Amino acid sequence: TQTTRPQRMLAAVQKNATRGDPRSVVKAIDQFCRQKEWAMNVGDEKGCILDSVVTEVNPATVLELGTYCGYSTVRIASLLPPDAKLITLEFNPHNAAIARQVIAWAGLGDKIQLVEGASGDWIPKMKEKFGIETFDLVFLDHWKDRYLPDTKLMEECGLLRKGSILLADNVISPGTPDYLEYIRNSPRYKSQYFRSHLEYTKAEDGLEKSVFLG
Ligand SMILES: O=C(NC/C=C/[C@H]1O[C@@H](n2ccc(=O)cc2)[C@H](O)[C@@H]1O)c1cc([N+](=O)[O-])cc(O)c1O
Ligand SMILES: [Mg+2]
Repeated sequence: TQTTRPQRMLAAVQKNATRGDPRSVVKAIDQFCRQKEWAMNVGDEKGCILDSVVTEVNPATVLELGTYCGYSTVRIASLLPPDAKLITLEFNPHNAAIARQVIAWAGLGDKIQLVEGASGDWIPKMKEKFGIETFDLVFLDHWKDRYLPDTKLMEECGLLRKGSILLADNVISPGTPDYLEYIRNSPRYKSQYFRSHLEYTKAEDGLEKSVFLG
């Protein structure tokens, strides 16, 4: 029977990456997406920008919205300090099942908590369920029309502190116009656009990095 693209991506990881070596998992997925099938991972070019932000912030707590197959989850977690925690939200059970196996192959299971469900349902539960006070870094890469409502929800739930960083993928392609308009005009954020390309293509895209000012 027909396999799915996430299943074929996982197969490529299990074939070409070394167990316990997160960077080889990242490389195997990028190779699969360049040589075999495009997929909506943040990718190698924007991934380098993501790496530099993660390294600079050196976060103890990270929230990722939109796990998909776990590419950016593994990429971020591979750079975290020893006791740091990454919580990643995935709505689609099939994607979650694939991501769990990608994360396991990378050997990062103890740093990553994958939670299945909708961001709107889980964001208000972060404190009670996971003992999270605030997030040092949030990576937004889920449904583009959820970036703005979820950012407002994180503010309302007190999950952002002075200095928390929001890093948003796809602000140009596919685009998140309402989020960009809000975050760039809000006195509560200082934003910076990192111009790049849509993963594995020549189209423009970029990451918007925003510091919450409290
Ligand atoms: O549409 C895009 N991303 C949507 C991602 C959605 C992912 O987030 C999950 N989720 C998790 C929690 C939720 O609450 C909701 C969804 C969904 O189950 C899915 O796994 C996209 C599209 C392009 N593109 O070129 O077309 C490029 C990109 O880089 C993209 O990120
Ligand atoms: Mg994306």
